[in-house]
Amino acid sequence: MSAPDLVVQDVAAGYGARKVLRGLSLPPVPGAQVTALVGPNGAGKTTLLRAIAGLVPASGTIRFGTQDLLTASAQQRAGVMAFMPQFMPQRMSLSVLEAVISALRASPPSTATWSNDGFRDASLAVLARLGIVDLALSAFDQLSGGQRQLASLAQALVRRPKLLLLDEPTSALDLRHQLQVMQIVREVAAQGTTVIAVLHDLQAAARWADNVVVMKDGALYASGAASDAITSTMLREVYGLDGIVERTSTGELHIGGYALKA
Ligand SMILES: Nc1ncnc2c1ncn2[C@@H]1O[C@H](COP(=O)(O)OP(=O)(O)OP(=O)(O)O)[C@@H](O)[C@H]1O
Repeated sequence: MSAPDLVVQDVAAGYGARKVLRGLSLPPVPGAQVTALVGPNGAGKTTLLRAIAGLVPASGTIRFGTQDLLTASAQQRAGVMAFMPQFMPQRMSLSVLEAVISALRASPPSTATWSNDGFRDASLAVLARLGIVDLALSAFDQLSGGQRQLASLAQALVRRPKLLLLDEPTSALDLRHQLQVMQIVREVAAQGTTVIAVLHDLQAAARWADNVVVMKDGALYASGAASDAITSTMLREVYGLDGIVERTSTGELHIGGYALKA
C-alpha cells in the first residue's frame, strides 16, 4: 500500500497571542516522497512542523491519509510520525544507545514483537546505518553538535515512522555526513515514509527533494518541483537576494551567484 498524502488546509497556529500561521493551505504533500520546506528565518517552517507534530496548538485540517492529526492523541500521533527537532536537549543523562532504545520503547512499530534484545538490536542497526555505532556508549550530552544531530536522527528513524518530520537535519553535519543522511532520507522515502525536511540549502533541496514548498511570512509562496519553486524571482521576493537559477547540461538545477538585492 502506498503511503498516504499529508493534507494541510487552512491551518492557524502560533504561540499564545503570536499567530505565526494564519490559514495556511498546502497542496497535498505526496506520500512516500521527500518534500523540502524552505524559506527565510522566521517564515514559520518549524511552527508548521510543530503543528503537524501536535506540539503547538493549531486549528484547521492536518490529516495523514484518513487519520486526523489534530484530534489524534499523543499516542496515536507517536504511532504514525517522528519529529526530529532543530535543537536537541542540552541535558540528557543517557548514552546514545539508551536514548535510541528509549525512543523505540516509547513507540515501537507494531510490525514486530519486541524483546529487550530486539530493542537493542534494532537500535544498534540504526546507529550502524548512520555510521555512529562507535558512539553507542557515549553520553548523549557530551556529543559534538553534529554527533548529537545524527543521534537525534537515529531516535527518529528507529521507530520506522510513516511520517518523518526533520527540522534542518543536516545543519551541523560535515559534507560527508550531509550526503550520507540525505541518501538515507531518500531510502526511507523509497521504503514508504512520507518525509518533510526543513532545509536552508536550496541546492540540497533541489538535489534531494521530490517537491519543494517555499514559505514566506507564515504563508505559502510556491510549491512544486524544484525547478518550479526555486526561481530567481523567488530568490528576490522571498530572500531579498539576486541570484542565478539555471539548468546544467546534465539537467540539474544550479542555484548560485547570490548577492544582496541591490
Ligand atoms: N516559542 C515561541 N514563542 C513565541 N514566538 C515564537 C516561538 N517560536 C517561534 N516564534 C516566532 O514564530 C515565528 C516563526 O518561527 P519559526 O521557528 O516557525 O520559523 P522558521 O521558519 O522555522 O525559522 P528558522 O529558519 O529561523 O528556524 C518567528 O517570528 C518566531 O519569532
